[in-house]
Amino acid sequence: MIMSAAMLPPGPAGHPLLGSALDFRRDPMGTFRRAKQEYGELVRFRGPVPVYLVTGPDHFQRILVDNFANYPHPADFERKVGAAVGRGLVTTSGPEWTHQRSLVEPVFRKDHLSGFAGIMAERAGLLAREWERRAGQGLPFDVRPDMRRLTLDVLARCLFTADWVGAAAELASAVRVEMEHLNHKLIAVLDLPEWVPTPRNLRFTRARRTMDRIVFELIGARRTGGAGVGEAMRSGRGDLLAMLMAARDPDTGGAMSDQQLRDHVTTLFIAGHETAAAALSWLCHCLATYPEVAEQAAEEVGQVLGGRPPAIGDLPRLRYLRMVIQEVLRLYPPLWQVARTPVEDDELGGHHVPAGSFLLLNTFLLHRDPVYWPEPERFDPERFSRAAVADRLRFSYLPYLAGPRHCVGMAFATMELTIVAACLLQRVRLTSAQGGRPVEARPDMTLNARDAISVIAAARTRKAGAL
Ligand code: HEM
Repeated sequence: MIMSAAMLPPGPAGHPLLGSALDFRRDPMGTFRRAKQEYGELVRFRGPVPVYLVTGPDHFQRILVDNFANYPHPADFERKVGAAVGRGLVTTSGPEWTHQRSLVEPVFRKDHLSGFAGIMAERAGLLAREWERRAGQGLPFDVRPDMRRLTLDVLARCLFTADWVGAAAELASAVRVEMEHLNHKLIAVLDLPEWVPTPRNLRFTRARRTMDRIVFELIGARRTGGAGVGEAMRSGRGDLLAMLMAARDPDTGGAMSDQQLRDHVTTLFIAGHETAAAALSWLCHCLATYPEVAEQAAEEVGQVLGGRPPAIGDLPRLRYLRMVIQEVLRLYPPLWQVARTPVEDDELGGHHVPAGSFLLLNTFLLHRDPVYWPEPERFDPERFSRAAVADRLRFSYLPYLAGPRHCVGMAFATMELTIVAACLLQRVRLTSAQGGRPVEARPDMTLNARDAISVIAAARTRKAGAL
C-alpha cells in the first residue's frame, strides 16, 4: 500500500541538512523529552536517517507483541554489538533468534534458578557486612563500583560456580572494557571498524581475546571432565554453563558448539551485569533518599526473615520490597531505550512508519508520562499495590519490555535485586551524602548515574538471635 507523506508522524524541522542529529549528541534525553511534550507519543526527527521516537503504550504493544516479527533490532546494532558477543540472543533475528531463544529460555525458567538464591545471598551478605564495617567510619562512599563488582561476581558464579574464582580479576576487567567499548560505539559519530588500530580498538581487541581465552578454557575443562569440572557438575546442582551445555535442539537433538556456548556466555555477561548493577545503584539512591520507604521495607524484611539470610521461598512474602524495586525500575529503567527497525511498512496510531526506519522505544519517557503516572517524578511504591496495578494499562510499564523478546533474564534479575536489597536492609541504613546535589542520570546504553551516588551507611541494631 502506498501511503501519503502527510501521514508521517509529526516532529521538529531541525537543521536543513543534519535534522536533529546535533541535538541528539548534545542532550539526547532533553531533546526526546521536549519532542514528546510537543508532538506526542510518536515523533519523527528529520536527519540523514530519520529517527522515530516511540513512547506510547499502544505503539509498544504493536511493536513488541502484535506485529513483533516485523521489528527486529537494526542491522547496524547487531553488527556493532556482535563484534563483542558474536551471534547470541541480542545479535540475531528471525529464525536464527527463534532457535537460540528456544535453547536459552528454558535455562532461565524460575524453577531452574532457585539453586542460585544461595549464591546471591552469600555474596550480597558479604557486601552488607563490608558496608556495616564502613558504618563505623561514617565516611561517604559511591555505591556504583560495589554494585558492578557484586553483579559481575554473582553472574560469574552462577555461570561457572567455583571454576571462575581463579580468573575473576582478569575476566572482570575484560568485561568492563567491552562494555565501555559498546557504549562508545553505539553513540559514536565516527565509528571505525575494529581492525583499525586505534588505542580504543586495540584495548577492546585485547579484552575480547582475554575473555575468549578464559571462556573457552572453562568450556574445554567441562567437556573433558578434567580438573576444571565445576563443583556444581560434581554435585549435580548445575550452573548456567552446565545448563547451556545440556540444552538440546528441539528439532535435531543436537547440543551447542563451543563457539555458540561462548557467544551465549559473553552475551549474558554483557546483558546481565551492568543492567542489574544500575538497578541496584538506583535502588540504594532511593533507599537513601526516602528513609520512610526504607524503614517500611526493612521492617518487612525483619518480619519475614527474622535475621537469617533470604532464601527462595521468602521472596513472595517480601511484597513491599518488591513494590519498592518496581518503583525504582519505573523511574530508572536500566535499558531506558531500545532500537528497532521495521522490515515492512507499518502503521502506528494512524501514522505511517516506512520499512527500514530507525525506531527508538523509550521506556524512560513512557514511565514518566503523566497520562499514565500521576505526579510521575514522585517516588511512590504504592503505585505497585495490587489495586493500582489492576487499574493501569498493561503496556505503560515495561522495564523488561514484553512479548517474545522480553528480557530472558527477568526472573534471574528479579531474584537478584530482591535478595541483594533484603541483605542490605538487614544490616545497614543508608543516608544520602549528596549534600543537596541532585543525582543526574547519564543515558549510555544503560541508564547510570552521571556522577557518584554518594551514601553514608549506619549499622542497624541487630536483634538477639540474628546471624
Ligand atoms: C534489572 C535488570 C535487567 C533489566 C532491567 C533488563 C532489561 C532487559 C530488556 C529491556 C531487554 C530487551 C532488549 C531489547 O530487546 O532490545 C533485555 C534483554 C535481555 N536480557 Fe535483560 N535485563 C536485566 C537483567 C538481565 C540479566 C540478569 C540477564 C542474564 C542473566 C539478562 C539477559 C538478557 C538477555 C540475554 C537479553 C536478550 C534477549 C533476547 O533478545 O531474546 N538481563 N533485558
